[in-house]
Amino acid sequence: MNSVYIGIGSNIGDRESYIKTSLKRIQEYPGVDIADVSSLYETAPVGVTEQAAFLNMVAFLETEMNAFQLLEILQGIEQSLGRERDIRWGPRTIDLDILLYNHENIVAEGLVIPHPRLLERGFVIIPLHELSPDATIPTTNKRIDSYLDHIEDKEGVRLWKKKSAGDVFALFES
Ligand SMILES: Nc1ncnc2c1ncn2[C@@H]1O[C@H](COP(=O)(O)OP(=O)(O)OP(=O)(O)O)[C@@H](O)[C@H]1O
Ligand SMILES: Nc1nc2c(c(=O)[nH]1)N=C(CO)CN2
Repeated sequence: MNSVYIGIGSNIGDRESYIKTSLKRIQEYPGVDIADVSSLYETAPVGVTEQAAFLNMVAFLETEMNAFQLLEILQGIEQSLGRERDIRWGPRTIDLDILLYNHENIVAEGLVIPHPRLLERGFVIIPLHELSPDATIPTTNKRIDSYLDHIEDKEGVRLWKKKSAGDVFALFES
């Protein structure tokens, strides 16, 4: 079984509903289990700053899929939720990125893991640290908490909905 962290983001329409639906679609796949999720955070846009605020979270998956199969599934779910790829770093109904896959380094056409911009993004590091403070980054062998002090967009990341006890989807019930 493989341990995977994915980053989820949305800044168009009913952001929470897009995120919930994407998690449901992931869970529906045989061979993929959502084992845990972070809280939801509202985050100021990074990169292209003239766009609406995002909701971001991180989910921990256990899966039999290899990283390429998983990417294909995630891209299919992005498309099914109306994701259009026109502006890099621009607005999107749903963005699903593979952050970490086991402790592997993968550099291939169309897939780089750890995600290349993971370490500089507060909207990723903060929820990832909440979910797994002991995680280490394979490329540097450093713990995730050592990156917390160095992120520039920290002020732009605020708790939106705290993770609740109970199952993954309990977060969306309140
Ligand atoms: N770890 C990864 N997870 C998801 N996609 C990846 C990864 N590594 C490379 N990619 C590739 O990145 C391409 C662009 O992805 P996407 O459109 O989501 O980029 P973006 O969200 O605009 O920017 P960013 O990559 O900075 O988050 C995808 O087609 C995919 O093949
Ligand atoms: N706050 C925030 N900013 C972003 C995000 C995101 O998910 N959250 N995703 C981007 C493209 O990957 C670009 N900028």
